Amino acid sequence: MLEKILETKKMEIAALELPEQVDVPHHSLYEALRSPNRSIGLIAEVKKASPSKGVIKEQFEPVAIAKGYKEGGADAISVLTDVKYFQGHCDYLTAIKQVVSLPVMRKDFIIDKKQVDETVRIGADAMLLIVGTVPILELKELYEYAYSQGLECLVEVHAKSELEELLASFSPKIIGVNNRNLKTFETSLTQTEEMSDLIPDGSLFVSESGIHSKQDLERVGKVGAAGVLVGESLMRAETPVAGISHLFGGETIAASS
Ligand SMILES: O=P(O)(O)OC[C@@H](O)[C@@H](O)c1c[nH]c2ccccc12
Repeated sequence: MLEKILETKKMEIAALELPEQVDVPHHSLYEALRSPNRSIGLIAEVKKASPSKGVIKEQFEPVAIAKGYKEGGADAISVLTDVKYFQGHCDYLTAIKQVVSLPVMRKDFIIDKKQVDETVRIGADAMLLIVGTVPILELKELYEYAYSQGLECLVEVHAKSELEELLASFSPKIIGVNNRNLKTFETSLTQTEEMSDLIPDGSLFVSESGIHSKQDLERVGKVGAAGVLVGESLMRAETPVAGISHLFGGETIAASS
């Protein structure tokens, strides 16, 4: 699956025309995760569909969902911008940035500098980089280029071997462990548990995918996760506010921003 997605990306990049720069206020993902509203930071994802689940939300209104996430006390928002496999769009991210004052991360398959430029122009605060999509030295270059342009990165790994390869090259400020096995699409929080010891003290640690309940939050929090990235379970809730409230088992917000 990943190979197929990357093939599509390469074609898209070849045809990519950079949009106009949008002017929006910026917010730091790193700082938001360092002082979360509740016991653990929440990056709430705006996600219509995925290759493994098909369409998750038929009536999909990205801006309304993001506003609901803010109202529910999310610390940051992730927006899928891949069109073909996740039914996302860069325009969704820009529209959200224009009205919701939270850090917003672009969730896509970023493998080329041109896409970093695009990410800056659409107004994102942060973007995802995935270990294994490009050689590690290229990933490091994309990371450094992004930070030089004022964009933060969440660097994602799927396996211990990838984390070791990453850390041998550089230590990102924010590291994400994806609990989803890319071959079987199954999620298991033992991924987060087994890799937590390897995360350097200076990096913020985010557990991604397959998180549905307060018990899940406690499990990953116990091994040092500063934040979680949650999509499907929030998208399937009656409303974004109800989804977040269920996820945190009714835990109230300590400080509102
Ligand atoms: O819907 P979930 O299981 O809560 O997962 C969210 C997020 O982690 C997932 O969408 C994701 C993690 N890494 C990715 C890379 C590309 C596309 C999507 C993803």
